[in-house]
Amino acid sequence: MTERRIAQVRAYTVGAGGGADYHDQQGYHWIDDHIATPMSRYPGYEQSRRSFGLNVLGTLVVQIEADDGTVGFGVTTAGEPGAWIVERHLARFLEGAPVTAIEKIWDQMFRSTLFYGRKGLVLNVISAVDLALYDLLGRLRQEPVYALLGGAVRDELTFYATGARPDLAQQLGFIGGKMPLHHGPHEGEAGLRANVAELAAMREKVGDDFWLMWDCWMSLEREYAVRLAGAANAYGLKWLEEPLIPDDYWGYRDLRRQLPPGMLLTTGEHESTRYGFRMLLEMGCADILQPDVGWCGGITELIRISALADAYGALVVPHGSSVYSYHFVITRTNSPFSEFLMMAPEADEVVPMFQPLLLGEPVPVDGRLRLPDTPGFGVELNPEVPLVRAVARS
Ligand SMILES: C[C@H](O)[C@H](O)[C@@H](O)[C@@H](O)C(=O)O
Ligand SMILES: [Mg+2]
Repeated sequence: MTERRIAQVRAYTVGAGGGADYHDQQGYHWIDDHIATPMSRYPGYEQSRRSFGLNVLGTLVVQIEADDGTVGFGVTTAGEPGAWIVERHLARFLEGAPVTAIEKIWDQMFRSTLFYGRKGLVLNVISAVDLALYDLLGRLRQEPVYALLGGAVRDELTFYATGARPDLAQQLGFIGGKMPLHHGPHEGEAGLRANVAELAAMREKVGDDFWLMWDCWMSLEREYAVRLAGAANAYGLKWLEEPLIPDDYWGYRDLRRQLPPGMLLTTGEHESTRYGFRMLLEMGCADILQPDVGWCGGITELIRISALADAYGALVVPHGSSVYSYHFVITRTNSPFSEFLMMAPEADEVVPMFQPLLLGEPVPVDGRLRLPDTPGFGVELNPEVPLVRAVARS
């Protein structure tokens, strides 16, 4: 193959809601309905995550154009500040470089942003650039990203569903349902009882064998989590997800030892890089790691996180991120199933996660999916969704 070089990098924000910032929904949506969060303790921020700004960033689209005009793209949650970082800082490491210099570009992006990066927004942005590079390489080589990653280890993906209605997810063919936890510690014993009652009612609906999990979205304290898990055990809770804030590695280590036998502890969607995941692994914080490929450092970093986790005997089941996760999960033996985020407001039907931003986004049917072999990640930007190149470059 002729060595292609990167001609131009462009960063766009997206006016419409949804897309990579999937919490940015309008009107009623289960994903914004009294979900326990680290902010729930403050009156006025309890009912809606939008109220404290979960949707302030918006979607960032990074396009990378090769010198033959081929364009790859990646998306993440980073909006205008992310566009600024791409255009004013990271573009210098990309433009003129060979398209195949993915490792070197990643290293330069990471090292050059250490003084204000390491986690969070900057890693979201690095992830989007990395996804765009993989997409571009796949398009140039006319291969799906999963082939670039060494090829599929199984024929199809199987999914659990995240949403408020595991009973409907069961009817749609998913292997399990992960519900948001609705009441935090600030709601006291009554809130704890309400949480357990919801789980009990759902267990009644789905029967004994369907997986039920709770996503606690960083909202608990260890002592409360121990009591909640103890009560939930009677209803066969499979895992407790992200109960504590991401920096409390010590809390995760101790909590894992206090959970009922057989109940799993999962976390990692708000963790970044191999260094963050090394902490989780070395300290024995979780049974399943859940990096988000659009936030943890992209495919390049997820490869490292996954290899490290495998050596520790931990599973990696990436958080959300649709096709960007699927192309990775299908290539790894320690990623046995995938998450599907139910983005229908009532969690009652399967709709593409990144809608309306992407075209061709495949969704599970009967809880399963065979990945198409379309080049790159196999999706296109929807021309009906206006993109804005908000940050000018001289
Ligand atoms: C349902 C959860 O509160 C989040 O909205 C979701 O993004 C996430 O934590 C997940 O694991 O899917
Ligand atoms: Mg989660």
